[in-house]
Amino acid sequence: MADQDMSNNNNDNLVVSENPEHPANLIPSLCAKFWTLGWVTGTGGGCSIKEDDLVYIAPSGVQKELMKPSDIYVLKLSSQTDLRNRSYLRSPPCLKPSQCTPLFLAAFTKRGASCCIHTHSHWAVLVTLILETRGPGFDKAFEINNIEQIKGFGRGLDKKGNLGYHDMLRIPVIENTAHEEDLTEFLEEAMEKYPDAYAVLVRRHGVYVWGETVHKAKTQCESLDYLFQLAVEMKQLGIPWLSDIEPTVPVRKSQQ
Ligand SMILES: CSCCC(=O)C(=O)COP(=O)(O)O
Ligand SMILES: [Zn+2]
Repeated sequence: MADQDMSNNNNDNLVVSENPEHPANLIPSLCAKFWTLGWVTGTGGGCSIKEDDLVYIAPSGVQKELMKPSDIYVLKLSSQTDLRNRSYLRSPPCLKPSQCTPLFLAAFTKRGASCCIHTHSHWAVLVTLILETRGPGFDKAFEINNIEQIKGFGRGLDKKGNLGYHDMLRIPVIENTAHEEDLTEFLEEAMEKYPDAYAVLVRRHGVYVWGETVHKAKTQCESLDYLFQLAVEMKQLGIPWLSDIEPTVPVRKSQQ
């Protein structure tokens, strides 16, 4: 009971705020926008936000674009003794927490993220299918360079600034599993192997994208979806999306 507000033992106050930036308001409003992009249709995909020590999570199997603040779960990160057996400060009645919860928590605990977005975007799925045709050894990461939108990504955990035009953006790909939760160990492995990546693709499923702030998670997710679409359309046009263009003039830091 130490963590609970005694006036309401379900801590409903944690999801009531007039502030549109409050995570309990922001998760439904972001998901409503993501639905219009085809990122969270048919109940798939979602979004979670960490503010200080509190993590706000959507329910499982609901129409994500129709969620209300009162549908949101809240857990206190520092009170969890076992992240696989989580206890919630607030649980909405008759719902279950998102199956993506352990994956969102991995972004918060292993990457210091404050927001993690999971989409089932067609472009993300198509990129993993195109990579699959390249066969074992060549299908484990999406790589793209020399496209302006790459500048939308941070350089990585604890690194200052964003990628430059000539940098390579690398997004690891993990194989899908029958149950979303079982992806967690593979997502964590990919995070270790690609410490600077802000996203992990899941073959034939979608993508997880995170950021140090909600703004960064959202803009990185948008930049990535743009690049996935571009890569698929380049492939359709017979243009390789990896360019071996070398800078024709020396590149100064300020030009990148
Ligand atoms: C048709 S969605 C299947 C589950 C899934 O991949 C997903 O992202 C949604 O999980 P949730 O538990 O948040 O509904
Ligand atoms: Zn999913």
